[in-house]
Amino acid sequence: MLPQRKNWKSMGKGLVLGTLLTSFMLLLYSYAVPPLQVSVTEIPIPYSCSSYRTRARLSASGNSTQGSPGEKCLPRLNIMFMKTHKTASSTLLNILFRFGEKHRLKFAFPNGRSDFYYPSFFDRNQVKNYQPGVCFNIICNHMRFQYEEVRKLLPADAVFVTVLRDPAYLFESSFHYFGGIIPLTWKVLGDDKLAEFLRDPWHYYDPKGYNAHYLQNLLFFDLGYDNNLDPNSPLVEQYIREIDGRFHLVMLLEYFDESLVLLKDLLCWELEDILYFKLNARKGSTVSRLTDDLYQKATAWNLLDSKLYQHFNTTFWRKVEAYGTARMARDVTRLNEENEKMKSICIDGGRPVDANAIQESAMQPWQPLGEKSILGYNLKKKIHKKHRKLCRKMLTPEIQYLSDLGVNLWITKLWSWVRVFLKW
Ligand SMILES: Nc1ncnc2c1ncn2[C@@H]1O[C@H](COP(=O)(O)OS(=O)(=O)O)[C@@H](OP(=O)(O)O)[C@H]1O
Repeated sequence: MLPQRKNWKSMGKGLVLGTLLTSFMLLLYSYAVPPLQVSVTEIPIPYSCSSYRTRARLSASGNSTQGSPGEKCLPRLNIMFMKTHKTASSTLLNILFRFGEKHRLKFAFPNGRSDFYYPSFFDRNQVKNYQPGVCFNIICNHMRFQYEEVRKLLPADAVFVTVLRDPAYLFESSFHYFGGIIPLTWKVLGDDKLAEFLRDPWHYYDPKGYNAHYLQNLLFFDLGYDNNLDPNSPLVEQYIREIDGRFHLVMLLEYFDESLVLLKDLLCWELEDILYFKLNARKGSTVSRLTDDLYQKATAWNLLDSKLYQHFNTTFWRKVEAYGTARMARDVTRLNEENEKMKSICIDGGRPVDANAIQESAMQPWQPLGEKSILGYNLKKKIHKKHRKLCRKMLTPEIQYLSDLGVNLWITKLWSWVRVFLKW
């Protein structure tokens, strides 16, 4: 090769590497530094920017909104969805995105990435185009909850909802999904890292470790509390009561369909609004089986979350009772039937597939670091015109859907590019 061509080639390589390095440093910087705090004078809670007014009939305890039988209610359009981790929250997000689009609602989105600078606390200045007094209808991206900040962003009649999961299974899911970004787990040895960690968690765990919150009481952490609190502290009960007072509905992954029926009732939605396909599921081979012993250990290790879950399991079934057990069973069956219909209309092969078998990049779900364990879908080749759009939306993963909604995701995209480059 001519020496001049060689020079050009190595200069090119240097340029690419330099750009990569600079971008990577920028990325690290943006993750490390909290966003600029714009000092704003205190503002009143904004008015609703809904296209039409909703009736404020929601009681603080979040009981059914449907009023007396036969009475027609109007859909609630102002919603705070606290997106907890590994709780089927991406499936719920897809439902909210579709509802927001249908009613042309205004989402409070993050800027540059898909979350609100998690694990930092939420601050309303993190919202794209936030100005004091500007109205938003829905906020639903991952955040560490900070009630006062969210409260100042949404109209007074906003409905607050979230979702929980049995903490033992949530821990198993989080341990797998976030393992690559939790250095504390890298030194866990053996074929069954989860079992080894649970054998003696304090041997591996350090509350000050980077991303340690993914390893213990993640729900408590996401909801804005100290996940390392002493489980016997009276504060635990106080915080649980606080959550109960703030959220109108706390859904449970284990009773997902029942949760959606309650959500539909609370928000006065249509059945079509809660249709869904399960998103962000893992392939079976990567799910660690929780024996009775491991289940007990994982529950004890996540005792704050276990107390939280127990409390909201009780309130959940009270809500189901108030809704009517037979009515609930009927509605869940209908929802199942409609979901099955949509499956046969939209999904190629009728089931999720391994990431390698997904044909369209627009359908590729985000994967954990160093793994391709999250399943996705292929759209059917031939879908009737009247279903085509809905099918695509129902199957679109979170990141791509955010892009479709116009969210600027440069940090997320840069990160994904670095991962492709490093084959990570
Ligand atoms: N509809 C429905 N019913 C039951 N379970 C469901 C549903 N949708 C998603 N999932 C399970 O939820 C887990 C993913 O949760 P998230 O979407 O919240 O994850 S993330 O935090 O946004 O990454 C993930 O759990 P694991 O597979 O155990 O990791 C999904 O399988």
